[in-house]
Amino acid sequence: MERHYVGSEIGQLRTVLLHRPRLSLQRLTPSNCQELLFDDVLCVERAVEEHNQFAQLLRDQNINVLLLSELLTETLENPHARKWLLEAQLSDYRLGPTFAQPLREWLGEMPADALSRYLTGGLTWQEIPESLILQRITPQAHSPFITRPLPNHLFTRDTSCWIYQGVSINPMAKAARQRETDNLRAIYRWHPLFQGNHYINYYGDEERRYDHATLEGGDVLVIGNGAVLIGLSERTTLQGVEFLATSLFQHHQANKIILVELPKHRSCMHLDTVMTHLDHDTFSIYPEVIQPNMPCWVLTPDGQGSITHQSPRPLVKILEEVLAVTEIRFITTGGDIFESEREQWNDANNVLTLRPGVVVGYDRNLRTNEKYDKAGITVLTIRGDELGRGRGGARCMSCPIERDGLEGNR
Ligand SMILES: NC(=[NH2+])NCCC[C@H](N)C(=O)O
Repeated sequence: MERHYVGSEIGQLRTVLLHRPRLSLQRLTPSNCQELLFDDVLCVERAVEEHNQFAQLLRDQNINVLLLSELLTETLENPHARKWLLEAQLSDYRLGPTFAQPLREWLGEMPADALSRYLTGGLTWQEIPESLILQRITPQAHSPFITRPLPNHLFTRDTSCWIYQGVSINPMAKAARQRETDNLRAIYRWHPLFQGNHYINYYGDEERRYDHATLEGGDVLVIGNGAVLIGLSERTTLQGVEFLATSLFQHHQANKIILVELPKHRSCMHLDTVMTHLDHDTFSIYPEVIQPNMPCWVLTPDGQGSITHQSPRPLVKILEEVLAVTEIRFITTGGDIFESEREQWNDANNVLTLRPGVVVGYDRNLRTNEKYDKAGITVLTIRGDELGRGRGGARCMSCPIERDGLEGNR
């Protein structure tokens, strides 16, 4: 049976979920990219090449790489999954019953790989038969899309995140990303890889409106030793964290949630854009946003199935305690104030740790990579000139599903 467990941020990475987008990126244009949370349009061929290079680097390090489109295609072979997902993504409420029903029937007949492509890449009016268009009561379409593309599936870190022995399937904050969660729910509910009771579903897999209780994996750092560091960001709210924390405590998977308050800005939309864990005692931080002494709240179990909190203490003290190290090293973004702002924007701090002291990052972040190198951290570089336009680096483009704990235990 598969072992799904993420014991830390830095232990040996064993299995990771990536998404190599194509159709969704082909559909990004100057007029829709901002709304779809990209800062520019991309050269798609090069983006795909960069992504292949990233996946290959991980495979060369003996890491098992799963691809979201493949899992989704396999999931859609199951008729229950197919029916559920079509209803979730193309509901009567979204499209109106007179059009939605025949559209779902038409899509329902499609081979799984073609359907998977539309469910991630979006569906346009031009792609459906004329006879279906005629079934619409109002024929005037204001957008080329029936369903918009989901280019941010690229950032698999955010939509679901594994914490110790379970997963949170996250209610996303931005409308442009909310349908990603449906695809992930279908995968976790029906794909053979995730069948059985070997992991916990902490949060986010219910048929409800999560309203303000949103949470995204880029804000969640699995520190190890029962601690989780969570950013209260533009995307992750205290409401969302309360639910996740309660579930983690009730399942005895964590005993400390450390909260880092972040400015609500796009440049630091998630905690992992300004802080990542590189080695047992080493973190990368963007000092404009993260200071070692910033006061942080800690949530703990109250002993009766709920949560309580301790008064704020300096981040560095809490980390030293939970990691049981005498001194934490913080490596700040490299260069002068201009260079470091530019490198942070290009995800210099958003590296993916493969094992203690070995990380993957974009080659363009020269100053920061130099500092990592001097500090004894090995940076395996990838090109990200195109991928980076989506505002995410190696950490956000990966969702670890199997990773050792701090002691190397699995
Ligand atoms: N974990 C992360 N830092 N993810 C980056 C996500 C970027 C994506 N374009 C968004 O705005 O949602």
